[in-house]
Amino acid sequence: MTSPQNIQNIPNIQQLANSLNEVSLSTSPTNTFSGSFNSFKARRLSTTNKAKPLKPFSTGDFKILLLENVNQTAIDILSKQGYQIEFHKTSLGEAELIEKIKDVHAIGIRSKTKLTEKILSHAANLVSIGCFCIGTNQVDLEYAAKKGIAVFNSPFSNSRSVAELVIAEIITLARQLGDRSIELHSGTWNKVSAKCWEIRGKTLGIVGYGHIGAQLSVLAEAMGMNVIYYDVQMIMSMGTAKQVGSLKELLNNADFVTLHVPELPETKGMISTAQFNEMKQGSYLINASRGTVVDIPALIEARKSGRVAGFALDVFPNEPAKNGVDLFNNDLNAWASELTSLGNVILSPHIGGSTEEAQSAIGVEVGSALVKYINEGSSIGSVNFPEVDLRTLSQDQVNHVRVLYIHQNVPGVLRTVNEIFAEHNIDKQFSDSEGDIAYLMADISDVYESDIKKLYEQLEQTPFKIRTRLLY
Ligand SMILES: NC(=O)c1ccc[n+]([C@@H]2O[C@H](COP(=O)([O-])OP(=O)(O)OC[C@H]3O[C@@H](n4cnc5c(N)ncnc54)[C@H](O)[C@@H]3O)[C@@H](O)[C@H]2O)c1
Ligand SMILES: O=C(O)CC[C@@H](O)C(=O)O
Repeated sequence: MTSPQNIQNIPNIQQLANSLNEVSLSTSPTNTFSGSFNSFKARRLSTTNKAKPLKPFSTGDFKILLLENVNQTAIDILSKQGYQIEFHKTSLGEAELIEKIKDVHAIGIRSKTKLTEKILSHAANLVSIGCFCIGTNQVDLEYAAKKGIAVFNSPFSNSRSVAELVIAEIITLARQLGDRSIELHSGTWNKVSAKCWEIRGKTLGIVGYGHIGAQLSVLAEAMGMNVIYYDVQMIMSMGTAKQVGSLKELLNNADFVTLHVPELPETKGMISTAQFNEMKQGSYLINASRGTVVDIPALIEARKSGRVAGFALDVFPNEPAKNGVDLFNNDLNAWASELTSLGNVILSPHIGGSTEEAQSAIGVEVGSALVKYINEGSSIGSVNFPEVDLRTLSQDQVNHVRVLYIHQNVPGVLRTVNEIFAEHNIDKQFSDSEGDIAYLMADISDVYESDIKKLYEQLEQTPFKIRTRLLY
């Protein structure tokens, strides 16, 4: 249960009703419009039949659930818009999340909240998901797109923080610093130099040369390391780093191997017994990507045999949903206690991107992307949607509606939709598709309040519609 201090600005039903007091709700909440944010607006307008200028888009009805302690910068940006915000420091269990998600229009998460098909199938009103992190593997992106839910993330705001942590881990492993620190914490003075190394002149092998890998490459070279990297894409090197043709070539030549690939079907278990056997004797492994990329029992064996002289794990296959949970005393990570019995092992609780700088930048980036999508329909930066945008609507424009129409990517849609628009003037229109879904944005004018309900219903009744929103 969330304590009251963790919740900000949750409106109750009465407050919500007060915010809608311009018109009375004469229709039943379970009429044909029920279950979507826009239908709510359409229901309000359906009570008025006289032609009069439209009101500007009002954000006060919009509910956002923010989980996992997303940064204050995001809360500030979203609150400023007048949205109703419910904030929790932790993730939520499945049952509680299903209850909450039924009611909200957007949700903000980090890496722990799994938004599966099961959970999203209850999200009747949800139009957008903000992942306040880089990874989006915790969300069923395809299912979200099919439901017309746009997902946003922050592709590089924490890259530098991860790269700096990895540099720290390379030196810590090379100098067995973690072990010396643990020993001295319990009073043991153990001054050794055997098997402790400088990193200058050693070879760093980076698997996945994207935002983090490339940052790391620059930092490592600045400290005198040779850098090689393996990536499925041909990528221009930073400095004098060299791309190698295969993972095997990288493993054969690197003194330190560091993983920076996304979690994908092809990266699950990517580093297992066969790959450890290709690594140099006495080399090191660092994983700050996703826990499933490394086969941990195989890693434990590689450490015991000395093939691997030390390793650092920032990520785990099953991570607890909140702080304070004992990682080792649960049956999700059966091998976990073995990790602590091995020497020269660094374990950290998925903190690669956890710096003040990164979290604040992520809050601004994802918070702003959500506002642009909610208020204007812009899907620029979405990871599962066609990217569509039109210039910002002026508040002076009257009798003007922006139509956001997410639909199946099949022939005949534009003809049908433009027939529906025929009574009005189409000022601007843009449409794009990605896979099975397409997104059309149109600014139409000569629209009166009495037209709104009909316009909404006609679009909703088209056979290929996924979701309709009208902004005005
Ligand atoms: N520990 C943390 O706190 C933390 C923080 C941020 C990101 N991450 C993780 O790190 C991952 C990488 O982040 P990024 O920003 O550098 O991502 P990115 O998308 O910029 O780069 C990933 C690179 O991996 C490559 N790649 C994909 N599949 C590959 C494969 N099978 N073999 C080799 N290369 C492959 C891609 O071509 C790409 O160049 C994220 O997906 C996320 O899961 C962890
Ligand atoms: O902040 C988090 O929970 C996730 C950090 C990192 O793994 C990411 O994907 O950005």
